[in-house]
Amino acid sequence: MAGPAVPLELPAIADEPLALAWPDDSARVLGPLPTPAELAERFPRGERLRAQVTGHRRAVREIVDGADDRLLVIVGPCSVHDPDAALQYAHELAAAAAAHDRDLLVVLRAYLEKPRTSVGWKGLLHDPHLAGREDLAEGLAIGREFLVRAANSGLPLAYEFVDPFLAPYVLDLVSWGALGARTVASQPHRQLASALPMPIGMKNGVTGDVEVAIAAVRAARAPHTFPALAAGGVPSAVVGAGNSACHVVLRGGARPNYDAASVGAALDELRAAGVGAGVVVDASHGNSGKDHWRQPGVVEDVAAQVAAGNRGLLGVMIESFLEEGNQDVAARPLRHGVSVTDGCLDWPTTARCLDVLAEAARRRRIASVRPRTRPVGL
Ligand SMILES: O=C[C@H](O)[C@H](O)COP(=O)(O)O
Ligand SMILES: C=C(OP(=O)(O)O)C(=O)O
Repeated sequence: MAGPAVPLELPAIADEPLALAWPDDSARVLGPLPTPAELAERFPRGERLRAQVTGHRRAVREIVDGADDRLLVIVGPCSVHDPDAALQYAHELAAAAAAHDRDLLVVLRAYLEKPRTSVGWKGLLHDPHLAGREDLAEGLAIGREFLVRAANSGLPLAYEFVDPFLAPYVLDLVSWGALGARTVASQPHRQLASALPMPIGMKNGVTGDVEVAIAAVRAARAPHTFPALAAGGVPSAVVGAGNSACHVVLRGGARPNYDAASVGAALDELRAAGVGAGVVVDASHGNSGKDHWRQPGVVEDVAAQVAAGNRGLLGVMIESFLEEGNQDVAARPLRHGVSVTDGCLDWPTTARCLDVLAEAARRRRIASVRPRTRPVGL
């Protein structure tokens, strides 16, 4: 039998409410952040961008649902570290996107948070001055201002939701979202995805496990209740209705998985699980062994599968910036337009990849309307 209840000895916290949540011996409270509403008021989306984002999300969803036969191309820097250079890139990309509009829906990677395998620069929101020092308040302001300016290029924006807490600060500007290979198994991330108003790509796991991505799609398609900040900053219980436009992104792992056999196997698994019939292929990461020069080869292979009529291929992701390669985030001076995280393709090579993908989408369209057998009597 249990003895008498031992009274809990609580420290005197009445006038130090933070001490209960974040005791000084293990954490330090740096200071308050703006609420999502305060940040949005400072860098508003405005009516024109609201309508633009709504239209872009619908367009992405139509590709995911198979109602639009264009290819979705999510392309841009691994991370945004220099907003001016990223906007210069967006300007080039917007012109190419307009030229390929009939065949491709081009979405700009506008990634402001980076998931790290262990430690490293965590992105513009965390360390906007690349100074090796956290400044979330400044990062949120610089990051949101960038997203508004990038959206003004007319391009849809892609974003990896790394920290669920930060999502309400940026999500109104995002038209395609991702859960990355390092967070796709996380319940808080899947709950967030269930409440997000844009299609979400679920990456396969870092080792190449596709099942974890399929499980994430299933989880995010269901409704969930979870804790999150409301716009005004009040911690709230939020109900996600379930996101029907979630899909799998094949990014490779221990070995690549962009080849026809791997794509076919993933599509079979998706159909068996009853969660859609399409995948996006990431040409970078595990599919390029982190060698950016292997991305065009992946793009060529996927384009050949598309041109051969594979309707299960929804699109491609490419890591690309103004200049090829990458550099150490601590290097000074930093080279303009060069990634500080994963290596990227340069702009001319990227433009050729877009041409290849547009041609593949056209050939798939022609193949789908061409009669398969000669009509009787001719
Ligand atoms: O996409 C970028 C990186 O692959 C990801 O952030 C992990 O990087 P890391 O393994 O260098 O930490
Ligand atoms: C981190 C990324 O990818 P992954 O989760 O596939 O490693 C990314 O796309 O930036």
